[in-house]
Amino acid sequence: MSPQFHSYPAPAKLNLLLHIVGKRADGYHLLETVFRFIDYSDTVELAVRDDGQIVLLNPIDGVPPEQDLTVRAARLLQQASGCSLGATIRLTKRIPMGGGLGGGSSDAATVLLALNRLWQTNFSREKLMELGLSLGADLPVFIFGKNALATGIGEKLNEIKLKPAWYVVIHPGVHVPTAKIFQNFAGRVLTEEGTISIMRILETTQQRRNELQQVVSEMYPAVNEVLSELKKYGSPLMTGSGACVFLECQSEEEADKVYQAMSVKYKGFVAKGLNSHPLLDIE
Ligand SMILES: C[C@](O)(CO)[C@H](O)COP(=O)(O)OP(=O)(O)OC[C@H]1O[C@@H](n2ccc(N)nc2=O)[C@H](O)[C@@H]1O
Ligand SMILES: Nc1ncnc2c1ncn2[C@@H]1O[C@H](COP(=O)(O)OP(=O)(O)OP(=O)(O)O)[C@@H](O)[C@H]1O
Repeated sequence: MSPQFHSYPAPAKLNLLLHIVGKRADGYHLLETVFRFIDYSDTVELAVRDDGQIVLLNPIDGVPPEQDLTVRAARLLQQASGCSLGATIRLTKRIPMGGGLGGGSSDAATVLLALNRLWQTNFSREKLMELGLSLGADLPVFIFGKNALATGIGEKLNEIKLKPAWYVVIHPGVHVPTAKIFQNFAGRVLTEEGTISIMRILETTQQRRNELQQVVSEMYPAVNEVLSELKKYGSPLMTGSGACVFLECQSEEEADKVYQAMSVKYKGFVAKGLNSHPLLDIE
């Protein structure tokens, strides 16, 4: 009998702003950032196996299956729960890798949420977030499931309500490794703004900053070029540690228009800002 696959979305995120507010003894940077989910997603299909194996049917070019975040997430849940079941994973990638859109983290979070149900391991969301954090700083928010103001290394999360918006997202065609950017960050460490001040900054796009943008722009001129092009239409920002750059628009029509002009030269997409993660209600 062929295995029964269940299909789950793994949406991308944008960092609507990103401030560096400190550094931990282990080298990780303390941040203040606003995460927003967008309706642009990978798809993760999962089938339960009785033999305990974790099998990725279609490994990503250049990523050995053992290092794929979906496989690592499944194994982590298996180890933490003592579950004897396994899983077959089929991954459909759409979110560009190394784009600052959190694709790998989102895939892994979806695996944790979905297998927790399929295997009936019944861990709480908080426990899954804790497990997820050991795989990457970007993972917890995808399990938290709500747009959030994040502090710590990105794991201390508070829900934040955001206005409807559409985003033109452009990929400058370079792959930016997160670790390299943090290593080269030499900017001034800022003081946390706090929720009220962040809400005020979010009112318009002009005051938002990504403190990693300067170092990425210097190391990857292609990112700087896209930022300059998008500045013709408003106040663009880089997401996460790059490479993608986005422009927030108030209507889909406006976003489509900007994207049409940009797409003559660049690859990208238009996405709607979500109010929450599509798996927020998974039990
Ligand atoms: C830049 C963001 O995308 C913003 O959302 C995230 O902070 C990055 O999260 P991520 O891709 O899950 O990153 P991780 O896989 O945890 O870390 C990759 C590397 O980036 C550096 N890193 C990451 C996150 C952080 N808050 N401080 C850091 O200094 C560390 O050197 C780490 O070894
Ligand atoms: N399932 C996966 N999808 C994407 N990348 C993966 C996956 N598993 C492992 N990786 C590795 O993780 C790296 C970062 O991928 P990812 O798409 O999460 O980066 P990103 O968009 O810059 O994320 P972030 O915003 O979290 O820094 C890839 O270059 C790849 O080597």
